[in-house]
Amino acid sequence: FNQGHGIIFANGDSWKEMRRFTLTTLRDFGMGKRLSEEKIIEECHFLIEEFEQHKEAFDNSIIMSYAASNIISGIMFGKRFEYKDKVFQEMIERDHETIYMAGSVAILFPWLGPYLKTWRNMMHNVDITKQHARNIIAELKETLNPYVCRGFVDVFCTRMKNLEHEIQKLHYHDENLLNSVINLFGAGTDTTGNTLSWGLLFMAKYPQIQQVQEELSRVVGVRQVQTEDRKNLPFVNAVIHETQRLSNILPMAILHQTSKDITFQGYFIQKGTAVLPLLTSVLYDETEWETPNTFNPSHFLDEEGNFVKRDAFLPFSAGRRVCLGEGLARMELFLFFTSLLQRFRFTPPPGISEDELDLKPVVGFTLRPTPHRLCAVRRH
Ligand code: HEM
Repeated sequence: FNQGHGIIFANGDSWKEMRRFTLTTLRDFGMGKRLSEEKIIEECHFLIEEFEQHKEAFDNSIIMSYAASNIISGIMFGKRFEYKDKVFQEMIERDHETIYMAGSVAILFPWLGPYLKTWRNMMHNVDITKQHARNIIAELKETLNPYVCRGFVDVFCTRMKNLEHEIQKLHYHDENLLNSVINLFGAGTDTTGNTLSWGLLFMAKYPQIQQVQEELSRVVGVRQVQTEDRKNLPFVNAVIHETQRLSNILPMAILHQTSKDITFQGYFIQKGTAVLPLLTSVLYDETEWETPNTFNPSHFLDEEGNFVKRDAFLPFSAGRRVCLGEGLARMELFLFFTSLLQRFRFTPPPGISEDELDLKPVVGFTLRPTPHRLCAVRRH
């Protein structure tokens, strides 16, 4: 894919350095804190404006990805894109397509890969995405100002310029920058966007769960929801967790490789063996969840209606490779979801019943909802 550069497909010292650098930089730019909260709230306004323009049923999935993408773009490039921007639209659609193709047989059995059309198409897509990212990075490099730091790319470029130790020069180079940017853009867009789209689909399918709105009206009213409201919104919180559990967006997490011979639960696994952590096995575990195959927010509520954490809730995976954007993603899911539900009720298009809304996913590298349309009906 990218010869081990960047974060997702990197290993060893380079991965360690890039992961550490990315986490520190994301935190400096407010991941999980006030700064990203402000960015997300600003984006909520654009999202609501966009939803309001649709007087009839529409497919919200690509719009949700635009919103999610603008958050990670803001952190990386210091700017958001207009939803009408053709280049931005193409970037997201290409990303969608690449992630879909990445789940196909050609990728899961890579030795067949080069002979298959899907593989060639995907690599073609990756090349165009790289070129777009190169253009954005080049523009940022040209306008780099040591006194104004716009985002991740500026921090990386400044570090590249100022490196003194040979050992660091090994890691801070253009290929690592390019691939980290592509990884963050891809990881930060599709996952969050699709989860939000699943959330709205569940709302339309199970109108009784729009009890979310009753809780929002009672606790928050019409003012802007803030992250700190979450602790007073146990039902909303449970619905978001249940959405993540049931939508099972990354069923196989990301392909890894054992770095040494190991015996795990009595099985010997040789160094270099490909390992796929099957998140489905824990998110749908019959011994952990009362009704593993149905949407049931009570999985995250006690008898008094308080929110309860569950150990088997692992949509971000676990361990050293756990999702690096978890804090940001959780904040986005909460603020986008609540801001939309404060203003809109989601229903199937006229003539279609709730039962007819299809929950079968489109299977790619991620599980996304089958293309569908919903009405966003203004509540006030
Ligand atoms: C609902 C949203 C999200 C979900 C469900 C999710 C889930 C995951 C999962 C399951 C992994 C693989 C962990 C493993 O390999 O075992 C992962 C990795 C990763 N995620 Fe996320 N993610 C989300 C949002 C984000 C966001 C917003 C970002 C951007 C900051 C992000 C950045 C990454 C990166 C860079 C990795 C690779 C980490 C590494 O290999 O060290 N993710 N994510």
